[in-house]
Amino acid sequence: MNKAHALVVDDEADILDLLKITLGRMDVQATTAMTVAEAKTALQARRYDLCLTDMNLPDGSGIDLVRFIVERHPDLPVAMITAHGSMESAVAAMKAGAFDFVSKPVDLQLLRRLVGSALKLRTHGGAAEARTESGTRLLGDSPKVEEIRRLVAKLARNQAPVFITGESGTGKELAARLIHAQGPRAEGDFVAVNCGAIPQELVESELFGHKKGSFTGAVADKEGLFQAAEGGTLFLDEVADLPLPAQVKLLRAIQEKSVRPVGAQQELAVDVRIISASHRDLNEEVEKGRFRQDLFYRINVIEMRMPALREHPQDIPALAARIMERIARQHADREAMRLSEEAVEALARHPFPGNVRELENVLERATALCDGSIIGAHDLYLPQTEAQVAVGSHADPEVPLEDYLGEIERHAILKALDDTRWNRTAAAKKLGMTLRALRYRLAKLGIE
Ligand SMILES: Nc1ncnc2c1ncn2[C@@H]1O[C@H](COP(=O)(O)OP(=O)(O)OP(=O)(O)O)[C@@H](O)[C@H]1O
Repeated sequence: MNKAHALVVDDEADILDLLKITLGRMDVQATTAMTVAEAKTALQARRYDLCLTDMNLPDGSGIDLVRFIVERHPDLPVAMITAHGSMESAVAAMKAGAFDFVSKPVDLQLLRRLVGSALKLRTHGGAAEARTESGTRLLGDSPKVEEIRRLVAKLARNQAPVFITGESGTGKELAARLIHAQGPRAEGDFVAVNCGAIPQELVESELFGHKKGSFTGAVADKEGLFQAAEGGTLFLDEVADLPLPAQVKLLRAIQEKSVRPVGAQQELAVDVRIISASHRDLNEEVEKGRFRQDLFYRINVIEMRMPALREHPQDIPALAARIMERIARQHADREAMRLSEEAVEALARHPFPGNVRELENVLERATALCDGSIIGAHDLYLPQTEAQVAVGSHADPEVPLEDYLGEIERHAILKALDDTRWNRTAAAKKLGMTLRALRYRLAKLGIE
């Protein structure tokens, strides 16, 4: 590959020299410009692999230059050099399309990493469709999924914090994994943490690590998840569940790109991309005082909304087919099963409040319970809505009352199990019966 070439834009000659020398040490050649106009002329003259621009230039703002580059040279990664502590301009630059920022005085280690990430984009440019480490792709051909696919490819090319919203089971974590896998951080780790699952008193130590003896039970130094994600991506799932004190520390970590382990004197620089997600409305959490507005502003630089499955029902048949293929691969010892036409139609009509995860659960359950090799609509045990049950088989005088009641019971039980992710104790509680009674009914209805 040819030697990389950067365009560096700053109105201070000293800074230009420093950046030129640093880039030179990284084997990157640099062309310099001191104004927006000079930068535009330089951009016409040749191709660059990276642009670094200051925020305040004599004839305009660095943001204008970012917009110009995004429009005219969309493949050129551009990073903003911001004044110290000016997170607002960093956020504004990333919203305008900058792939990252570095604040003054420029920390050379951070600059090296930033340049390294930008140059890796050269090798990742135009990569084939993203797959996670385990080979999962984003499935679906509907315009909604196509849009997500485009956004994933775009976000993979920059370092801005992304906040993913969407109902449970819509693929928020999958999208985060794809952004990681398709970008220059793919060689680093993707570390996922469910913020709601960490006991409140351990959140800081989990995220930032701790020193031996910093609290009872800290018997050795422990690395935090930030350090574990060094060079990669940290996925903060259910970020709305972070307690307020941890939110303050997270804010600092994002702002300063460094963390301080519990009980440590020194801060450690960390190079981690943050992707967060929540099924809750964070605006509402901010209004209610449960989530810090300043943190929301920083993690939500780019927002991505995963559509509910009922918004793109046309993808259900293809998704179902791929999930069936995956199940068949997992049970290679068994005869492959397929869905009947009626089953596919029933799936396409179902509203799927639990989204793609519910579709996976329905198909896994049907494969486990169905005796033959063709799964019929009745083998899916799709939980009916109350309205459907009310006007359902009851209207048919040929159906014995006991069977009719059995069907209602089956639907109620399967729905409670689905709602509780098959946690029987929780399902029994939801149904207002004892666990023993639930077990008895499961056996009677042949669900187990
Ligand atoms: N478009 C899609 N193509 C393929 N698989 C998908 C798609 N959307 C979701 N899935 C699958 O659905 C399951 C649920 O997805 P995921 O865990 O990413 O959802 P989530 O929104 O993070 O859920 P939660 O909010 O409950 O954590 C996963 O197995 C994922 O691979």
